[in-house]
Amino acid sequence: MMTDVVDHSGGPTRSGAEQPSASGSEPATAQPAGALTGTAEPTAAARIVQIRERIDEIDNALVALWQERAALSQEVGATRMASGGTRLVLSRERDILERFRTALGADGTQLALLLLRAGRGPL
Ligand SMILES: C=C(O[C@@H]1C=C(C(=O)O)C=C[C@H]1O)C(=O)O
Repeated sequence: MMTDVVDHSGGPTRSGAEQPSASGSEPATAQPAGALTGTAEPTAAARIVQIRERIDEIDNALVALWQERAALSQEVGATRMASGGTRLVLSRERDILERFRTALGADGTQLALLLLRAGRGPL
């Protein structure tokens, strides 16, 4: 796994210095050949650009699904509490955790924990 180019900022936005210029495709500051894709070899660079387009599509879909899931989960909780029920149903959460662990292993468990947290908000 490549670990040499990682943004650790964790925030929802990037700093202005990393943004493309207003003109569009040119970076704000001069970059050495291969800096954007990580290689100066043109065929590899073109393929990386192509793959990144799909990665960006997938990431956008993941964000949208994440937000939809959180909203639905919050609606279930509100509906249940308004009817005198519990905020959480731990047996259901265990089933979800197990489904993700079966599909993705230990990372699946962590992902499911984050999904469940996004849906319930702060306890
Ligand atoms: C959404 C629900 O409510 C809570 C949130 C869950 C979730 O985000 O998947 C699962 C179980 C409940 O603790 C539900 O019961 O389905």
